[in-house]
Amino acid sequence: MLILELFALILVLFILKFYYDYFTRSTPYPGPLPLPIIGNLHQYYYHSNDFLSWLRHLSSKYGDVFELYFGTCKHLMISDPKIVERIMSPVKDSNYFVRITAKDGLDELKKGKNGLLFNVDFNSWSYIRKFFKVIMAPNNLNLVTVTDVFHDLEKFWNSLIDDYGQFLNDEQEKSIEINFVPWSRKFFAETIMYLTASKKLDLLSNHYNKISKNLNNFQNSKNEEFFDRLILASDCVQYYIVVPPSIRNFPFIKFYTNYLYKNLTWTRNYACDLVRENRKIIESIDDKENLPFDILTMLLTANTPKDITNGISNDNNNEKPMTDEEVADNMMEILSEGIDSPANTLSFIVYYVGNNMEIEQFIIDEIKQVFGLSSNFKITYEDLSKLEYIEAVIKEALRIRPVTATISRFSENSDQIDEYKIPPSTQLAINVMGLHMNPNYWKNPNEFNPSRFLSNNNKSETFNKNAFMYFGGGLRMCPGKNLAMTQLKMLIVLLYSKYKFRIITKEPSLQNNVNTQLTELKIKINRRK
Ligand code: HEM
Repeated sequence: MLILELFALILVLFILKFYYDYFTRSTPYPGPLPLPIIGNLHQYYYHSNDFLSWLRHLSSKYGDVFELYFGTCKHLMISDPKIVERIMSPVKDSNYFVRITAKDGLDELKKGKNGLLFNVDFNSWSYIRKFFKVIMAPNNLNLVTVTDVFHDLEKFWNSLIDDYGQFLNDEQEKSIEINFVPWSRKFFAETIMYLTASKKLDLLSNHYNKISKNLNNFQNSKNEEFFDRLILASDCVQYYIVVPPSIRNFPFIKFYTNYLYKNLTWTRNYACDLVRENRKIIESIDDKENLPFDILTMLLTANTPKDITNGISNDNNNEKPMTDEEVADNMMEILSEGIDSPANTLSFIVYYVGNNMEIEQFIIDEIKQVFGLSSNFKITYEDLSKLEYIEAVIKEALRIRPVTATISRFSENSDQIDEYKIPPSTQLAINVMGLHMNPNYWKNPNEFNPSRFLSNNNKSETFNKNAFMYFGGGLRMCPGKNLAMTQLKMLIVLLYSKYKFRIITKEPSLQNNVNTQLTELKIKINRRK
């Protein structure tokens, strides 16, 4: 009994202390009242676990700057372009360089000084960014890879149409129903793996064998498993960031923690095997001119006599080559970032364009105007730069369905931005959804209207660039932007010049509703004459 009373007393004191700290906090901003330990997360569940609509609701209730507690961690949610401009200012000594400081979790996963996404160390981060600069330069991107992978896709789709397609009503061409999402993911996985490690994975042919019931040829390969596990590996990092060690290691929860951690170790081992394989290939080639020009070879040869990076230097004066584990972690990050964001964006483009015949016709007209009537054209960079309407379609898809609902930054020191005071050591989250869907910055924000991005068009609008965060901004803006835009433009041209799409899915379903990751998009495809 006494123990119970003692426990109740400690609980009451804990709650009193929590609310005392809360009500006497410096620089308070509006926001929903948090509960001890779980913060505002319970309200997310009341909002049917729909993060995007929850954010929209909170923005309209509390305005452009409000507080939200994810567990015990307070986030300042920002959707005022003035503040966004300061946070995203691309200066070297930016107060907002760090994205997230979940030190314990990131250190445990050895992420805090590795890769880009969660790197908190400016020097090692800027060293890795230099590799991206080289590999993403337009003349270093291999457009042939994208067309080659597309030709595989075309082969499998045509074979599905020929073997399993049906004539509909009075149509002259057979059509077939597919779920576009896995095709899109496998397409980008195959392309990014080729650009990263000059390696073919046969993910498209495997998927074809699986759905065409050609099960003799279907093998659940290790490559396939790697890409499935890669999604879980990203979830593991997010989990270590959000969930404090005391909860992660709590008896029952520890099972789940171990499950995620083991998965991360599996993907790391797969990536390390690939790294060792490539190290051997590099050792066997004497002349560095004959080495493959891909990201993995660059990472492996930097600071060695076979350097193909033209001497990318590390500002730490640490001229050592990277270890296998470092190279593997960098590679895993590129692979996971290079798949889901472009794959989801493409799926949303197909969805929105498929629901608006006028937009589809504008796309077809632009393809004909730039490439002519033949369907066997070669795509060049110069052609891609002429695709103004298609570029506007991609931008509009990313405005209405950004790949991330929030973008994180951490303020090292305090700051004053007009009337807003930003306290030191504060976790900030740019509310991308709040910016992209705000009627103060966009005309009819719920409408999918690519024309708003066209210059010299009576429907175009002048928009505040800080209200449009499609690839983020500032120092940490997405380094894959050029690759992603190039791939997406090429794919839109290739897909719409060869196929017609009819959308079956009424409203695309989203995974977890935390980000805009699609799970299913059913469509009917048939060849375009
Ligand atoms: C449609 C495609 C893509 C979209 C919309 C997208 C969007 C974004 C966004 C919003 C960020 C956060 C930027 C910030 O914090 O300011 C980001 C970061 C990042 N993206 Fe992308 N991305 C795409 C494709 C890619 C690709 C293809 C790659 C790699 C090949 C890539 C690699 C990365 C990396 C490494 C970061 C972290 C950068 C850093 O912290 O310095 N992304 N991306």
